[in-house]
Amino acid sequence: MSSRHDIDVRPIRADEIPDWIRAMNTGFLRPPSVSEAEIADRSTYIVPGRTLGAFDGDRCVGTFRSFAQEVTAVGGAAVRADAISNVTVTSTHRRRGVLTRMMAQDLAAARDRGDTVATLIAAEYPIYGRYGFGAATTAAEWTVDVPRAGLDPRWAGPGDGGRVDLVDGDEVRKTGPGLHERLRRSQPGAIDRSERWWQTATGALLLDRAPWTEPFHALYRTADGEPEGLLTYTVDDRWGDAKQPQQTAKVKDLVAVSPAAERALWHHVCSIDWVTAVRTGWRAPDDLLPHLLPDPRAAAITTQADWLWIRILDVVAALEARTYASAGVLVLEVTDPDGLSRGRYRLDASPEGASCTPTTEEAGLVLPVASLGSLWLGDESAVRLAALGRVREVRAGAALSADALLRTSRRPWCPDMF
Ligand SMILES: CC(=O)SCCNC(=O)CCNC(=O)[C@H](O)C(C)(C)COP(=O)(O)OP(=O)(O)OC[C@H]1O[C@@H](n2cnc3c(N)ncnc32)[C@H](O)[C@@H]1OP(=O)(O)O
Repeated sequence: MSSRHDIDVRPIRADEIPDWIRAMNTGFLRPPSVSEAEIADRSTYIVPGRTLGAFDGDRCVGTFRSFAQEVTAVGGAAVRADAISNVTVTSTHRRRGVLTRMMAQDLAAARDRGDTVATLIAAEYPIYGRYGFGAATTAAEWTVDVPRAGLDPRWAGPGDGGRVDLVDGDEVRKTGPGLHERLRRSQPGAIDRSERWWQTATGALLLDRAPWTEPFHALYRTADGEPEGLLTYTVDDRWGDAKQPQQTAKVKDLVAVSPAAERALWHHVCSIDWVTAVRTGWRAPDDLLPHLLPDPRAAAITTQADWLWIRILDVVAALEARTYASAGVLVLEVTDPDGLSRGRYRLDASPEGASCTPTTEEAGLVLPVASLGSLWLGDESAVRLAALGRVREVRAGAALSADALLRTSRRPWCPDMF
């Protein structure tokens, strides 16, 4: 058996991309074979300097990739993030510290580059807390029992002068990116989407690992013709034994920049003849959908789990990037196993702006950087984390004061997987 010291962790060379993909497929328990099409596709977007491989001799046994991303802070600022993906260690080389070495290299480089946070979506909950990541957003999925929802069967489109039209992939590639940009600028937790995202979502780029089924795209326009929402869904083909339709519509994406668009598009997908169930796809946990139905209990939660994880790399930049609805002072002692963000910081915040500076004042709260990651987008509560032992209150009432400053009225949401 090779020891951990025989394993070389380093950025891959361009000619190592096929071996690296093979190792990644192996780690994700997919057929390991690599097609020319996959090599060509991945070569267009993986950044060799930020794509790490772990090598045992010539064999790639670990994969790790990061790329530049923007994540929206509370208040709408786009924050520089180090997005991490494609993390695997081949089963023959597990638990020898290979992931720990790849993560340490990448986070140190991100900190040196000046990234404010690192982000990822965790395959399993227990993996990333040890590296300073905290679960920062939740994804929820509902299944709507359409006949029970109580919607008017005579619904013939939005009654607000706007309209819903089915459009093709060309139109989606024209209109979708602008709509998504508007959404993500106002949605804490949202991330930027690449042009490739829109190509794969519309079949303009076909990947041999993901068989293509053309979905339906419904576009909402206001009475003035302004696009404000786009819904993409597929429908299965199921009939009951008594010849009754039992089709399920599965929402793949819903981008709405106004409540009117959100209302109209949910109403549209819940009012398609033959469709008796709607699966919403991963939505914000406080999505309006259940309460747009006359009977909200017709929408049952089928998935609810942590989604975007945040690792704060620069406490000052992260806390100054977001806005605050009230005024207050918070002194935080941040502990960090990797030392990247360790320190004591004073946050002076108000609706007019915020400043955060290193300080020697006594801290009100002591917390690991992972807990700060969970609090940063406004979703988690310091009072709850104190009860769980993940935040320590030095000054009585400090957790409550932190909640008054940090929490938000709508919950953060990351619509995308990466
Ligand atoms: C952002 C993404 O890409 S998510 C995808 C993550 N990848 C996967 O889930 C694919 C299948 N799993 C794997 O490839 C590997 O098991 C990995 C990448 C999760 C872990 O790689 P390893 O090299 O085994 O991790 P490493 O040896 O560095 O472990 C470090 C510590 O984390 C712990 N750990 C690692 N993985 C897990 C896990 N899945 N569950 C619980 N603890 C874990 C180890 O026990 C170890 O703990 P210790 O420091 O107390 O001894």
